[in-house]
Amino acid sequence: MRATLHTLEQTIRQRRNADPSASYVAKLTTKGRAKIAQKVGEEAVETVIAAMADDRAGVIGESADLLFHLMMLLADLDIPLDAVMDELDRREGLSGIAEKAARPKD
Ligand SMILES: N=c1c2ncn([C@@H]3O[C@H](COP(=O)(O)OP(=O)(O)OP(=O)(O)O)[C@@H](O)[C@H]3O)c2ncn1[C@@H]1O[C@H](COP(=O)(O)O)[C@@H](O)[C@H]1O
Repeated sequence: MRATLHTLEQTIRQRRNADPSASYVAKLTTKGRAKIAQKVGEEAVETVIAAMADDRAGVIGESADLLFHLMMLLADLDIPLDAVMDELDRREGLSGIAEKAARPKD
């Protein structure tokens, strides 16, 4: 998962300055951050609609669209994917800390 997303991150960063007539990444980038953010919102809503219809194939396709457009938004903000991954790792480290603290000591 992390390797796939890192490859996609590199591809997106390389394609941002490509010819917009030949590249979706370049075309959307030229439309600006507000348009990229709007696409993230649209894909999120489409994912929710597919989920509520119990459309598993739809959820998979829309989730891929959502992750891709979120990666485009991160690239536009120059936020590395690793910043998000590190935050998830930090939260994983935190999980269960309160529960462990509440347990009686042996
Ligand atoms: N993963 C994706 C990817 N996922 C979705 N999309 C595009 O995202 C768009 C979303 O579809 P929609 O129907 O919501 O939107 P649309 O009607 O095309 O666009 P709007 O004008 O309505 O916003 C489609 O055009 C898809 O082709 C993607 N386009 C590119 N990639 C990756 O980006 C790489 C570089 O792509 P290019 O920049 O096109 O070379 C590719 O090799 C892929 O790995």
